[in-house]
Amino acid sequence: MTRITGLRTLDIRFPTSQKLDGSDAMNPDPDYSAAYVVLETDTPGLEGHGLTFTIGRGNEICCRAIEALAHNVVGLELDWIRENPGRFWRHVTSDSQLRWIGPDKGAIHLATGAVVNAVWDLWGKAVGKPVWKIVGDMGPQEIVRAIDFRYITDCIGPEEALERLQDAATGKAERLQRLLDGGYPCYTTSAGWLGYEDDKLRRLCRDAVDAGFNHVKLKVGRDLDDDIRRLRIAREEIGPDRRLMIDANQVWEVGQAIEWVKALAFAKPWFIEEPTSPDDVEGHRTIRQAIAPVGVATGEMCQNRIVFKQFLMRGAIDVAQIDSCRLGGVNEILAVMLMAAKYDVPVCPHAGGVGLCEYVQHLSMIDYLCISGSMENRVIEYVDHLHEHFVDPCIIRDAAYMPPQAPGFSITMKPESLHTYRFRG
Ligand SMILES: C[C@H](O)[C@@H](O)CC(=O)C(=O)O
Ligand SMILES: [Mg+2]
Repeated sequence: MTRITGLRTLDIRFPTSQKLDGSDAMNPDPDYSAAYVVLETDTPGLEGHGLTFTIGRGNEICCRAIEALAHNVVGLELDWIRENPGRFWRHVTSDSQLRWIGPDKGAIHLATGAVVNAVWDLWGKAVGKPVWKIVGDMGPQEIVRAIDFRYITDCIGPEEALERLQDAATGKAERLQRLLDGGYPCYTTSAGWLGYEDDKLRRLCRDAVDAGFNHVKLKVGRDLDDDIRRLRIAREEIGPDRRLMIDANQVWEVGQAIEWVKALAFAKPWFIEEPTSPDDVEGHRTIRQAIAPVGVATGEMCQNRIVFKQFLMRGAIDVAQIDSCRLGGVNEILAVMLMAAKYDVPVCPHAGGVGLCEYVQHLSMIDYLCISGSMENRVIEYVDHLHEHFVDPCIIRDAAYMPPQAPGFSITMKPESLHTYRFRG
């Protein structure tokens, strides 16, 4: 029997802004950072690790928020969590005083993502399985038990979820084999950061093609002439048939988004990502109607299942981009993936950050095995930064994430990296 006995946080920051890695129209100088949490246990050598992603300043706020959640997890037995993971999630998110500084949003929810995912990491390490396989091996009823349906029963409740999961269970063994053989397809954003010079953009697009990528994403939204030139370069390099996606990171008003995307339509983007405020469901819907056949994607800053519910039920998006720790960890993500499957909206997780590639590979594999049962129009984001700091980094082969084999959530950082990049003020 394992009990969680302690929680500690580390403020980890990488100076990615020095080379403008990760830069976009809204975030010109991100320092990829992790509010990192370690759950200690009474089982020798067993710890759960997790993180929530930020881009620098404010990381310390997430560390304090994680610490504020400590009393909700320290003392819990892992068996109690495993018996009813949805009850555990409700317990962590229902502290009445902390809830006041959410609920389900902001720093306290980012902290929830870190803590909940650290518990899943602990669970994986305790039973010797990667997280995707823990859920992949669950039956429909067990998956339903992992979800808190609070505030989404008007979209999907436990009974309908069970029926959908039972239907989706057909063919799981074949899908598992396909996953093990060929992995899960991904796209790259590494070429397209806004701060990169044209020569670098061209070289990295060429590298992406050579590496087998069929999807490339570019940042847009600072200057229209620059965007037109950059998209031309990208199209020259990737050719007419590979998919090109564009991401504005929320810089536009609704009307401006429509005009700007129409001016870029010559490059035939698959979708525009985050054209406007991440909370603006109606705005996304208006944009989507105006710019078709270019699609609309969002989600990396969609703060909870309730907002996702509205994007999906209102027909405001073509692609749902879940974020592993913007949402409150695996449990809430299961709820969002179920709703997306109901509305036949593909889930293409966000991974532009540190540790996000490591996390989200598990989530798409769960989606494929247990929920949507499909890889059609689904690709996971990949960015080629900072993987060397992880004990079990993601492995990309022929532009696909290969299923992680090590127990846990692939999120444990090397002790030397934690030491070197610890923020010291
Ligand atoms: C600041 C981050 O790098 C952001 O640009 C990531 C992002 O929007 C994405 O990966 O998509
Ligand atoms: Mg984005």
